[in-house]
Amino acid sequence: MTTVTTQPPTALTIAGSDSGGGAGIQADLHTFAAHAVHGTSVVTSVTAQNTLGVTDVHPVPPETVSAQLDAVLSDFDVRAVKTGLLPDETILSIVAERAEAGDLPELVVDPVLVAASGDKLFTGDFGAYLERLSPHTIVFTPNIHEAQALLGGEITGLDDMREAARALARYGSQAVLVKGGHGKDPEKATDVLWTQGQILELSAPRVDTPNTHGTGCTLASAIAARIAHGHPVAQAVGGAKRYLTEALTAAASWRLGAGPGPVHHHHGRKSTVL
Ligand SMILES: Nc1ncnc2c1ncn2[C@@H]1O[C@H](COP(=O)(O)OP(=O)(O)OP(=O)(O)O)[C@@H](O)[C@H]1O
Ligand SMILES: Cc1ncc(CO)c(N)n1
Repeated sequence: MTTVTTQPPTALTIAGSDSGGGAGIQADLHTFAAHAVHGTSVVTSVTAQNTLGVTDVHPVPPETVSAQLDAVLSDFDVRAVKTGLLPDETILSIVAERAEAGDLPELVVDPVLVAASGDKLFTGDFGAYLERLSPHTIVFTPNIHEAQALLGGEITGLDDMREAARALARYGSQAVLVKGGHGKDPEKATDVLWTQGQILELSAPRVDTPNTHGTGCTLASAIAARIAHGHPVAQAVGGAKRYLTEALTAAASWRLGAGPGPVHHHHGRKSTVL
């Protein structure tokens, strides 16, 4: 049987490798594939990690990060870019220079500062994210802890999340999504989106699951994938959140490791082996 397929748009993830396969580059490429997007990748860092935590972080040499960027950007028509783990300020600067040069279209920035396990993943000054990347960003996606680390102060509820989104938007990002996965509401997972001067709340039922590893990477990649398909920001964010809630629900009974495991990125698709 011959299947005729439409050519997929290309997206790029600039992120770290997660040996456990649930977050980072691995989550991003799964998510792009699930959205019928061709995924290209620039590996910034190799982490040794599993569902229990991170045991080693090895930044890729800056010239190898630049060479990967050159290779991808000189050949592919990249429609959207997502950044995840940028291990230090040198690598953040390389990415920021490409953004300043206009080489990174529709840039979704997930500021990966500290792993869920508490391990520090970005060794630089957090302000570099705001000063260097935000002016070139279409959607900036901190979680509550990252927003606190970037702004100072404490975020204890929805009012604080709204205020944080407004404050982060002043650094120039076209939209800011403050993610509420670590919020206290047992019923709902509510994120706050600032876009075009307006605040929107995106709520989904809180899925009862231990498997939340890589939710932030998955959400940001799904946003980038939808933008690569031409969706406007608010629609891309809403669609990405629905995709993630389904991925969390579909993997709730999985026990792939002893700690918080990955989500089911391909929940919408029948496996070719089954
Ligand atoms: N149990 C859950 N049920 C439904 N949605 C969830 C749940 N946990 C997290 N989310 C959603 O997942 C997305 C990522 O949010 P979160 O605040 O966990 O990001 P993160 O901390 O960056 O992720 P990561 O754990 O990958 O570092 C948000 O849309 C959040 O609302
Ligand atoms: C490589 C990598 N990127 C991002 C995160 C955040 O979930 C992680 N744990 N590992």
